[in-house]
Amino acid sequence: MPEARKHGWKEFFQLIFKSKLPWGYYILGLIAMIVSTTIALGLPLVAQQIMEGQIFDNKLIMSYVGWSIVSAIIVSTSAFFFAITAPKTLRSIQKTIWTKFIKIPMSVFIKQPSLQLITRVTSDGKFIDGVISQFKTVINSTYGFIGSLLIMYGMNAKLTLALLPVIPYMLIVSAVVGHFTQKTQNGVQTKYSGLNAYFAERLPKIRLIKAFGKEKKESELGDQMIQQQYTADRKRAFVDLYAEPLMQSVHAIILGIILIYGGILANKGEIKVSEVVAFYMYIGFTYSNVLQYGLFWQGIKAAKGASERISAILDSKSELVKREESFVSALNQSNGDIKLQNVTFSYEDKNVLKNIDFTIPNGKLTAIVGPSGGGKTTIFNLLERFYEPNVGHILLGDRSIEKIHLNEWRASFSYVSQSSQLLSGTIRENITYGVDYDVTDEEVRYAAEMADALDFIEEFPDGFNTEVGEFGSKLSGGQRQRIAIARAFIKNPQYLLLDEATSNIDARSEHAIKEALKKLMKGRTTIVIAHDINTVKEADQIVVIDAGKVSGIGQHSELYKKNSLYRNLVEIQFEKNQKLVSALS
Ligand SMILES: Nc1ncnc2c1ncn2[C@@H]1O[C@H](COP(=O)(O)OP(=O)(O)OP(=O)(O)O)[C@@H](O)[C@H]1O
Repeated sequence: MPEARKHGWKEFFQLIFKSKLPWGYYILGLIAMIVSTTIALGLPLVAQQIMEGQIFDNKLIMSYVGWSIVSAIIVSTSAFFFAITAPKTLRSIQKTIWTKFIKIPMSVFIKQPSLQLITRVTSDGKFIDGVISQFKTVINSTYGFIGSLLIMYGMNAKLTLALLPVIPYMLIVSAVVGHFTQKTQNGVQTKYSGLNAYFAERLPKIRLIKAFGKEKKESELGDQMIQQQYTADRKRAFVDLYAEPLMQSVHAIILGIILIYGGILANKGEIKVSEVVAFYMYIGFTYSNVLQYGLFWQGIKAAKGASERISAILDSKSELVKREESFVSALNQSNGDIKLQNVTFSYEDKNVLKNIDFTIPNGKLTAIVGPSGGGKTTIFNLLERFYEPNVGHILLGDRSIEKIHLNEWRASFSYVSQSSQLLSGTIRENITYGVDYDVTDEEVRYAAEMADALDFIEEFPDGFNTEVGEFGSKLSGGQRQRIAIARAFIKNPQYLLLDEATSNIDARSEHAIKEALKKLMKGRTTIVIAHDINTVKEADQIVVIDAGKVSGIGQHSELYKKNSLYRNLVEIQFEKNQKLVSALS
């Protein structure tokens, strides 16, 4: 993902315009707010007349009560519009970010930890929403404040001018409070995110912690992080503690000036007492909002940072799904073979594959073998087009696969491994995940039966409606793999990618899975990262990958004779696995 850049306001406004905010509601709310403030600006004048002895003037009192009620109704109307605006704004920003996330290529995605990406949608989205929401308060407060000053100036210029020096003091207090509030709030936010990330990583790995007896160590680490969060929270609370008297000092100064200087002017007959009271009402009505300006400014700065981070995501390239050719037409014009032609690939700056050249024959079984870290899974990643080669091409017939519709291409592949991913939801939802037609119950049942999953599914009281838990955690490794095989049966792909590692599975399950996979492989082009000597022996072609290069291609007997690395693998790795499985069964 591109780094968040410091471009000033451009990203902030771009994001607001891209996000299709509910401007209609926002403007209606703002108009209602301004109208109610206008009415409120008139009320101290009516109150003043009442204080001037017109206490029994029913018309005046009715007018005061009436306008107060009208103002309250308009305030509620404005609150209603804003109550709709705020969640709609957040929804719109979050949808914009999420829609983009889904389209970002893997190569860009893997550069940031997923927790940071989550923050983009959740907290960063909220920053923008918060500022848009505060913006209306600032417009309204500024209007109310200037309106009050003008009315007060009309009533008594001297007293108004005497109050003016308080304004810079108010703004300084506002800036100081805003600065420290935001600073400590950022501290709280950082510690909170750290704590969140710590728990999110550690809790799903509780098994590992217990297995290594690390409960005490982890408990201490967690305690330290909780302590840091407490310290940050305490600092934040102390800022409030000091901010309150500072804000009160503004009030005290204003009150002092109005009472003392207003009193002097009243004694001289230059102002009526009722006007002094009206002054106090005006200032009381606006000063507290003006004190929030500093906080608002800090909020804007935070939102600007958030919008720069969000824009870095929105500006990154999306995967181009539609390409020149459909998969079916490309397949029809080829013999179905996939050819890796001089493929070189690196993850960022780590060179992983170097000048890879081999063909995956249609309808045949190709086994990929080689030492750990050699690049076998990376070849799968390139075949599924999660990444593109830096040099060279992957071809279907004579067409570069980059020219083929991306989703159609991926739909023609199924990947099955022991760590096949399941999502929370029911078994049925997981089996049918990835097909975009209405699958019948019979089809789901048939797929489960072919995957040798029907028996265990039917043993669950809820059968196909059983919840699999987070990432399928309520199922065993073997059960998860069989669900993934059933999913592949439903998808009915042209090409099958298998990762055969079966380390955690008992011999009976392994046998069942092998049988299910055999059925799935029948008549399909299969590429398997092989860990079983039998698979390797049965393969039509074996590709030996060593440190990102093709070290040999052929069938078992010829490779065994010619390729020392392959011979070593067979003798050390495959046969050891075989003995282990036999011993366990
Ligand atoms: N997302 C990634 N970012 C950076 N480097 C990666 C990434 N994925 C894999 N690698 C590196 O690429 C190299 C090849 O990894 P790959 O997973 O393809 O190997 P492999 O042959 O499948 O290994 P194994 O048999 O252990 O699964 C490794 O050195 C690995 O560290």
